Amino acid sequence: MVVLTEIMPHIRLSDSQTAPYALLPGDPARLDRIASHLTNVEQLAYNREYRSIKGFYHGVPVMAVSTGIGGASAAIAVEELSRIGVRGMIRIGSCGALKKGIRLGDLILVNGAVRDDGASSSYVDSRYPAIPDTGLLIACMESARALGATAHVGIARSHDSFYIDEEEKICAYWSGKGVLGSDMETAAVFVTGGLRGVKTASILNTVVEFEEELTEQINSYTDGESAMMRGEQMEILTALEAFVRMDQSES
Ligand SMILES: O=P(O)(O)O[C@H]1O[C@H](CO)[C@@H](O)[C@H]1O
Ligand SMILES: O=c1cc[nH]c(=O)[nH]1
Repeated sequence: MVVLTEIMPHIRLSDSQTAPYALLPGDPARLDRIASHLTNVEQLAYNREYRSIKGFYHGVPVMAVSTGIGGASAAIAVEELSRIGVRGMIRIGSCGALKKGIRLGDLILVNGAVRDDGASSSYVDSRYPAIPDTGLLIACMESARALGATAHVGIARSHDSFYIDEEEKICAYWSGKGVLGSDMETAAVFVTGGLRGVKTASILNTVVEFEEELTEQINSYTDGESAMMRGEQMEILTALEAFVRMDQSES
């Protein structure tokens, strides 16, 4: 008997292609850098913003699926991946810092997100918290420490646009409340993951510093490009090592 498995409409994957863990970058191009850390890499699908690969990291099967820009497409990815059996998902994204002293390439391990996006609001009342799975966050913290990454643990703000008239004022407001950085997908990933029983975490690589003094900016930008690339490598490795820890703790 031939068993037909359902292909998800956006990610174009079925449960025959799945893995228990998935990295969720926004940018499809980031998959090539992820692939260099995996063995037996298979290209799976590429539909719209959703590009996917599968491979192994220290024997643990892992997928990477890009989610594009914004909470709406990230929520679709979490939904469809959970339907094909993915149990742990870590967003590996880029962010702008909202706190002085967070440098290019520093990581933010997000322990909660301000829900300034539309996607998470369409799911559930805004009093529902956008938080990661505690165990997976701890695994990310332990992995970052073991790798020697510069990592800050704290709150991110997820938004829907860079280009609104009040952008600067809004960033200053949330900076004043102790928020560390801004991205566009973390809140949607946390809320949909929480509602669907998926363990999620989010690791953000700083690509824009916050209101640094000019001399500090000049010093950091001389080495800016390579610092950001190192940050991206570090977030990928931190997430992969966290999945190994999750796999060990569950077996
Ligand atoms: O680098 P990624 O993961 O795409 O993340 C950030 O970059 C994009 C904006 O430039 C948004 O998706 C934002 O969240
Ligand atoms: O400043 C930034 C950089 C990346 N992503 C954001 O959401 N903001």
